[in-house]
Amino acid sequence: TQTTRPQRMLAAVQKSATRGDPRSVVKAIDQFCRQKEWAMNVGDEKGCILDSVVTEVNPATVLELGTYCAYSTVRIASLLPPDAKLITLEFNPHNAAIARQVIAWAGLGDKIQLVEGPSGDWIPKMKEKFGIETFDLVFLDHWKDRYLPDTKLMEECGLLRKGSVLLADNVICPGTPDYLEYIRNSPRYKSQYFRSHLEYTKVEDGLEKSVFLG
Ligand SMILES: O=C(NC/C=C/[C@H]1O[C@@H](Sc2ccncc2)[C@H](O)[C@@H]1O)c1cc([N+](=O)[O-])cc(O)c1O
Ligand SMILES: [Mg+2]
Repeated sequence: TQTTRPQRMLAAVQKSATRGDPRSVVKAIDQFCRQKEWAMNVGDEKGCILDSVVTEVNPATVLELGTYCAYSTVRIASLLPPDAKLITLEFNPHNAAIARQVIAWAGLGDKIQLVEGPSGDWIPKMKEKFGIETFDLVFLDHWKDRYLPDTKLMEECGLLRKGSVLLADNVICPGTPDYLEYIRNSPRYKSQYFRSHLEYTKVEDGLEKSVFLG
């Protein structure tokens, strides 16, 4: 029977990456996507920008919207301080099942909590279910038409504090025009665009970093 791309990506990790070595997992996925099959991971070029923002923020609490195969989940978690917690939301059970195995291979199971279901349902439950007060960093990489509604929902649920950082992937390609318009014109955010390329291609894309001003 035919395998799926996430299954083939996991096989590449299990073949080429060292158990317990998160950066080798990241490298194995990038190699697979460059040499074998394109996939919608944030990738190595935008990944370096992601690394620099994670290092600068040095977050104790991280929310990732859109796990897919956990490439960015592992990339972020590999840079977190010891007691930090990363919660990642994934809608598709098949992707979630693959992501759990990638996270396990990287040895990051105690830093990462993968939650299955739509972000819109889970964001209002973050405090009661996971004891989270506010997020220091949010990485948006799920359905592009959910960036804006979920950002407004996080504001309404009091999950952002003065200084919380939102980092959004794909603001150019595939594009998130309504999110960009809102966040760049809102007096409640200070935004900065990091120009880059769509993963594994020469097409322009970029990350938008926005600091919540309270
Ligand atoms: O479509 C893209 N990403 C959507 C990602 C979606 C991922 O998140 C959930 S959706 C969800 C919904 C609600 N809550 C949690 C997760 C899906 O099951 C998938 O695993 C995308 C597309 C391109 N591209 O070039 O076409 C490039 C990229 O970098 C991209 O991120
Ligand atoms: Mg993306």
